[in-house]
Amino acid sequence: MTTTHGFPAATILGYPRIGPRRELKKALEAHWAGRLDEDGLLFEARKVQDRTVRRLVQLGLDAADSSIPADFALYDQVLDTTAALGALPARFADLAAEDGSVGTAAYFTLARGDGQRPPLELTKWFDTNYHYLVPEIGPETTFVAAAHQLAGIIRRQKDRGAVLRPVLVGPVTYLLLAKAEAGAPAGFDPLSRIDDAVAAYAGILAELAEAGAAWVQLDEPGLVTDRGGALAAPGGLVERVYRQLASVPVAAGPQANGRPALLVTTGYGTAGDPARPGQALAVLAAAGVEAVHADLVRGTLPSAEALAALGGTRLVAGVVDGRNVWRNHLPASLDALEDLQAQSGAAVSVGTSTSLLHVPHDVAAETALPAHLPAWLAFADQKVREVVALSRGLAGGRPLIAAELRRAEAALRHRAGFDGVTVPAVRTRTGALAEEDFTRGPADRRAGLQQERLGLPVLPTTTIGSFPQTGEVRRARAAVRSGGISQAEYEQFLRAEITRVVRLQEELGLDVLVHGEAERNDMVQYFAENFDGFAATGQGWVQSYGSRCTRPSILWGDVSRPQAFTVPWTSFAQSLTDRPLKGMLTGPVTILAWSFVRDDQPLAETANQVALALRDEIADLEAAGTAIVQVDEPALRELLPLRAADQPAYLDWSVRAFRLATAGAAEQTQIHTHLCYSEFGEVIAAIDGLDADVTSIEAARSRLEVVADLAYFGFSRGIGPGVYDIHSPRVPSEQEIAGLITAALAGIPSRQLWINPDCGLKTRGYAETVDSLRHLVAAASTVRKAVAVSAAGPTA
Ligand code: MET
Ligand SMILES: [Zn+2]
Repeated sequence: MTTTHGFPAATILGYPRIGPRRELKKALEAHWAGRLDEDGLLFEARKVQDRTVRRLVQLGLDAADSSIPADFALYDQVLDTTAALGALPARFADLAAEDGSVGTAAYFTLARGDGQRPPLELTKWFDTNYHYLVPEIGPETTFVAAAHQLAGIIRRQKDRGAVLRPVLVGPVTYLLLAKAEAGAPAGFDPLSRIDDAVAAYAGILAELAEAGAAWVQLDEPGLVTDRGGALAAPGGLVERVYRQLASVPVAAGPQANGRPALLVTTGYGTAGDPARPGQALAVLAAAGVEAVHADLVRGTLPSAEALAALGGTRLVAGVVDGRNVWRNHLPASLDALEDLQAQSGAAVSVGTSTSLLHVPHDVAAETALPAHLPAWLAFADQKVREVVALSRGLAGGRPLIAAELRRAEAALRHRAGFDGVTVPAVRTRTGALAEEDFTRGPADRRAGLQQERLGLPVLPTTTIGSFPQTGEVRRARAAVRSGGISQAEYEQFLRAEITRVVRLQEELGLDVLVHGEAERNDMVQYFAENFDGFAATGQGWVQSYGSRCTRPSILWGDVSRPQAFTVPWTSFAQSLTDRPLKGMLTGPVTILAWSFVRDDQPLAETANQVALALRDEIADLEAAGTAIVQVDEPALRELLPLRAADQPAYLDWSVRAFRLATAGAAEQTQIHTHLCYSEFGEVIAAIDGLDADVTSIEAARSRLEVVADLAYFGFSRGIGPGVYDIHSPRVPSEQEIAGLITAALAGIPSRQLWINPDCGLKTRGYAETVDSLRHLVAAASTVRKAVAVSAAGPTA
């Protein structure tokens, strides 16, 4: 069926790397802890790889036709590309071997630092909750062709009878995702190094061909952003780059001279100009690329004109969602595929919209989901089956997959008609929302009333919510889950923990206290467990970065809150102290961002439902006497659409959802919010639009750069730029914190300024936390005195 470089009819862009039982995570952590040597780690990693290949073959992909991607990053796929290019920042230059390549130990040093040198920075990958390691590129960065690890994998698999398709981040996206290396001249743009990078990629392609790869996948999701999209216009940089890479002839056969055939993928949106869908694909085709991929879930269907322009280039149609867990509507997908094939005349293959990295392994591993749910879901393994079925249907006609089509149709029909999916009482409430449900009284009047009630000093001190989650806390939670201790014993334990945390904060002299969040395993899952409409998985882990995984809940139905659940803990904590204590909630946008969310209605409707559930909880907190409620929205920026044109609509519904959650609060109730990212400037107007009385943000690591943005914007309500970096065990001194507070006062009037850490203290140990908070309180009190003196005017 395939010529020398025929592309398989079914493929996926990538598969979860961490292993169905998190085998790779465990091996990595054992290696870093010194319990497993490098050979042991690589042995375990190969076991995961072999298992993946076996599993994908079982699920219907062919081991010998390049349909299985080799995307087995030990830590991160962008770091893999950095390693293959040997593109090390100067501070790590000594890590390169003689030929410029990067070995395993060096690879982890880049990812994790070595005590002396900070690691590469972690940043979110497009609009997902996956984090990649940011390349640092300067005018002097060397680019070599050193994909030895990847070539080794291809060779080894080939010996085992499998021809895999190696995956790299493509050159344009790689440089778009990079930042200028420290010390580069002002305005230096990593993309200016494209020619050197492309020369190295050409070498890598040759190395991979020699190792036996017939196809290579170059991921270019950068083309779905505004900046990358512009580069994909006809005659632009993308065309030039790929013309150059494609100018080497494809190797005539295994191990012959030449390059592998090229598949360029464009997940996470529409590549190129969104007003000309498919044009970027035609540009790649014209440049000589053998196969192009389009994300048909988030992206727009290519126009007929663009399809016609593909000529003989293979189109991989990403119709199966790589980012969500819902079963595909196979009949509708097949319709779309048949249309594409008819219009393009080119050969169409079936694929996923993105790598399956973002979803768990296998629905079949779930034993405790509500009975109705499994049939509606598709995790990675089910998605592979969907891709395979669609490709058979496309090639052989519908009758060939009649049973699959029927089952998909039936499952979706069952889902659409299922009781909890549409709950009339919830719909009536969201349907009746009026403008006043989103608005509170004027902020300055609120501030006056709140100050009267709370009587806080200037520069009030507080924390963000969680206190260190000790082994004891985690053990108690595990014990109640497994039945080792009773619910009553567990609650007793939590009350003791809360008492300890409240006493500690009083002793430290903090002004606004918290209960410490010991009852929460995770700030989203805890809410999912207490709301109707959500389900938790048992094995649904997805990689967040490196060995870190999260287990998102599944939001499948209309959301409501059956009963108050944070109130007992908050009121118990408040009963222990005369100081004000904040109720702690997670905001609607963050709950959506960190869950798998139903795809059958606009996010805005789902967000409003979650907001109303939170609003009910706030009302109950108020009724129980709570004077301050914090609603965390750390993910507000994460969901920000990649295209500027799509951002206003998102910011509108997300901000409105937060306001809906909080606007029921009395004017005397102080609403706080917390956001932890430092690139604040971009969304500052939206954060202002949240209309919270007090906003805490991450700032310590960037040495309070945000203060200038705030001052420039004229932010007028309470604001707490973090003065203690909780991402590191380092204890900041009192002087250092006082310095940061003074710096903040240069841009923020003292009556608005709050003193707090960057984020929650959950991941920290007690020793460093107590010392740091002691310094924070002391620094606040010192600066407070200076402020009081200057407010009193010059003394004689
Ligand atoms: C990621 S933001 C975390 C906020 C939460 N209240 C905490 O302190 O842990
Ligand atoms: Zn935070």
